[in-house]
Amino acid sequence: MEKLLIEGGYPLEGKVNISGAKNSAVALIPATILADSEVTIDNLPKISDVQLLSELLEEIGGKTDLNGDSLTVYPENMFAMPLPNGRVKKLRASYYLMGAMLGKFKKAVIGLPGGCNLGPRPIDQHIKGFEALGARVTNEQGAIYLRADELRGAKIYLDVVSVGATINIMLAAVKAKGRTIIENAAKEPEIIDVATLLTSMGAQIKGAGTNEIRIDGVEHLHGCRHSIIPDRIEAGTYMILAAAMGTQVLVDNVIPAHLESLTAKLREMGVHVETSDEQIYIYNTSNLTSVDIKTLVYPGFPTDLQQPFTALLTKASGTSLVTDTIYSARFKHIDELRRMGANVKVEGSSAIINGGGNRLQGSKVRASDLRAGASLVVAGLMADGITEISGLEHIDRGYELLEQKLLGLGAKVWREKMTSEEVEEVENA
Ligand SMILES: CC(=O)N[C@H]1[C@@H](OP(=O)(O)OP(=O)(O)OC[C@H]2O[C@@H](n3ccc(=O)[nH]c3=O)[C@H](O)[C@@H]2O)O[C@H](CO)[C@@H](O)[C@@H]1O
Ligand SMILES: C=C(OP(=O)(O)O)C(=O)O
Repeated sequence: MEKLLIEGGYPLEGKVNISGAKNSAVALIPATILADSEVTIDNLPKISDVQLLSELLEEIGGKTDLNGDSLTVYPENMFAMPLPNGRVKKLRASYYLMGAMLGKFKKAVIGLPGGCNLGPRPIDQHIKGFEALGARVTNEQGAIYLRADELRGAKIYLDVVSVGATINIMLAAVKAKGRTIIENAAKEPEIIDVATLLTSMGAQIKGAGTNEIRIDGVEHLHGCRHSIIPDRIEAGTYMILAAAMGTQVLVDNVIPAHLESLTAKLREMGVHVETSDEQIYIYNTSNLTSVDIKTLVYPGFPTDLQQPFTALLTKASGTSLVTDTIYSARFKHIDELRRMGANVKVEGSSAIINGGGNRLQGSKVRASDLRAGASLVVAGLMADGITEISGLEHIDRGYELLEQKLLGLGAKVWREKMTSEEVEEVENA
């Protein structure tokens, strides 16, 4: 096991290049199952979720070929191998194997997904969608069994706006007979990205990115080539750490429109942000003022940036209120920030941050999930002294080349092997 060490207090300057979006990649890889011939995905981030999904495709008989940041998937010999355990439990997005395998083979057995522990993360809306398309769905000892004689298009109203359910229903519906309409669909850019790939494969999809998606089923989907959109959450994380410690940081290869809610909040805090076609500049800001944020579905403020943004707010003078309406218990980072000296408390689904007081102090902290890890990286860069972050397996799920990118901006950051005592301490925590 390794830990990340950050010696805080150094100013950040320079350019950081943003990788392809994790939350697109993890849906696009399962989507390749639906094709009859090879699909190449470009701009793939090198993160552990992507690695796990590629291995899962191999488990079901696919061949994969990773060349730089391009993955070619050969789906010709895939079959409906049950995947009740193992790798599927390690990531959230393994739920997309349900929709893709159901769509292709009319059957699947997939273990319940893992991913970040953010409180309850039900998949009832995914199942409601599969059932509406004609599948029988049962949960047997933690694995979901799906089977259909035939899939037929249906009108599906999502009771909760869900990224995962919207994409999963698209995957199951693209080869169903007739028209599927998803109402109250999620509108995240990653949904458009998946629809773009499926359309390049020959699917008939209209309305992705709006709250009503219409899909006319087709019999065959063919191979294609697709490039993943930039990761707005990775970009947002670098914008936040640039706001915390930057003198002049250029966040490159982004779609600024995907980050408008964050940009607006940073400007409200007094951060100087400029955008061009594919770049966002953050300039030195000495006085940050408190702001309130409420996470919402896209285009609202993303829950995935709530945790890193909370760390930034510890530096802003005044009291800030952070409310997470998507995951009301997404506050496991708060205890760790307090360990570093932050004046923060949690009340219900909100965190109250009294910022601008003493500087954070480098401490030993643990990343309980991916964005809690990002939050601790932001805090570590701001803190006096050295911060040691364990739980790197979470951070590695979503940030490609984290140390290299931070080093490129002038941060003092490195990885070290944990001693056996430290490993034991973490495991018993
Ligand atoms: C792999 C991936 O893309 N993960 C993202 C995806 O997760 P994920 O797809 O799991 O999140 P959803 O959009 O589905 O969840 C949104 C809300 O709906 C609830 N819900 C969801 C499905 C369901 O069947 N029933 C239900 O009640 C969830 O508990 C949550 O409160 O969107 C989240 C919200 O933007 C992000 O934090 C995750 O980074
Ligand atoms: C919650 C996240 O990921 P996942 O849904 O894959 O657990 C995230 O990316 O912040």
